[in-house]
Amino acid sequence: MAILVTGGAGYIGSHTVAELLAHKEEVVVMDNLRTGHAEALQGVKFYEGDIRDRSVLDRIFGENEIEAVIHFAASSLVGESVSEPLAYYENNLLASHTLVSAMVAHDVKKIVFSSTAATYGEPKSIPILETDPTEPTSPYGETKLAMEKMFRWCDGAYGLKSISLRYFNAAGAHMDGHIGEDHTPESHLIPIILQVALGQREHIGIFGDDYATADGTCIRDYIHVMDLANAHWRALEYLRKENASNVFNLGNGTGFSVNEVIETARKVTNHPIPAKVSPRRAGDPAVLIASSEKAQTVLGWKPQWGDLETIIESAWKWHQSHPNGFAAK
Ligand SMILES: NC(=O)c1ccc[n+]([C@@H]2O[C@H](COP(=O)([O-])OP(=O)(O)OC[C@H]3O[C@@H](n4cnc5c(N)ncnc54)[C@H](O)[C@@H]3O)[C@@H](O)[C@H]2O)c1
Ligand SMILES: O=c1ccn([C@@H]2O[C@H](COP(=O)(O)OP(=O)(O)O[C@H]3O[C@H](CO)[C@H](O)[C@H](O)[C@H]3O)[C@@H](O)[C@H]2O)c(=O)[nH]1
Repeated sequence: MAILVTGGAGYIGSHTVAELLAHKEEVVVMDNLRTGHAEALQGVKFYEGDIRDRSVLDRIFGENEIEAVIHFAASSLVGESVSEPLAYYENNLLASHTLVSAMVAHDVKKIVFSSTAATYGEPKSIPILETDPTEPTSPYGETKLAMEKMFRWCDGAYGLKSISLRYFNAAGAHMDGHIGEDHTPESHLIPIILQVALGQREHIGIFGDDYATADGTCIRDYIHVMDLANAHWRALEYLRKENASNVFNLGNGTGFSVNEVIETARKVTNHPIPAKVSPRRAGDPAVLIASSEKAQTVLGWKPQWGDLETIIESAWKWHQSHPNGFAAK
């Protein structure tokens, strides 16, 4: 039986596909290539299509024996979600409703889902536990939380078992350098810093240096994309063994400020990486750090590439060999 990966041509999706293949899983990918890249996929059956299109979903579930779905397909920019909330309710909540309806109709009862630290909003305490209050401060976080809740109700009604994985900040690239992050336009901190080191940008803008942190810049928990990928495979194994729904944070449990990330990137790239302070970005909490103890205890997951220098080195290797992303090949 195969695993259907929605959004499998995207950044975290393609790395997870590689991890699933390494564990000898059979993989089918569905992606509309809005932000993903067909070039990021090797050795899988690929359907170019949209999860909002029920007819394509029926075709995929009809043509393949799907055991479980790993669901990455979504819109995921916090700022954009504030200016275009309806687009986020459509591509995240309504699209997932269509996907889950098709799953129920085709008797597929397992889903691993990309949730986010953005479900917590401004954290009440650090590190953040799964049991902490969820009060999203953006339509992005709100739609992801609504999806988590929809899955939970579907467990009671249809026996759909879901694992919601609340990722903190995904970063880095596959250790063999064949895939990595390629978003246009890029909004994430580490790839933008590395574009400065490549000479593609003049400087990195630091979004605010007046936060209540040691150096005034925001603190985030950066987690290697291959560690995230491994957690998806473990979540799948958990569903197979326990047949129970659950929710897990995925982070390293260590926070780095924007200044510390830039400083580490200077060391890795040997480039001065000029930085300029610019105004705060709306909706950015000062500090987000995960407690991933639950994932470690219950899933047996342990980050292998948690060190920030290692994360940035792997990203640097990818960006140097693919300065224009997949298009350059
Ligand atoms: N990058 C992060 O740090 C981060 C953190 C927390 C959660 N997430 C979540 O992880 C998931 C993957 O994030 P990413 O950074 O890899 O994003 P991405 O944009 O690289 O990947 C998303 C993929 O889904 C596809 N897609 C989007 N809407 C679709 C639709 N309606 N039908 C079919 N395909 C569709 C896109 O083409 C893309 O390939 C998202 O759900 C995101 O919300 C990401
Ligand atoms: O040019 C930049 C880009 C980012 N930042 C800062 O760097 C930190 C990290 O920003 P990213 O945009 O890389 O990541 P986010 O923390 O905003 O978002 C990530 O984590 C969120 C959860 O909080 C969501 O899940 C989202 O999808 C995911 O990309 C933030 O403090 C941001 O203000 C800058 O200073 N300059």
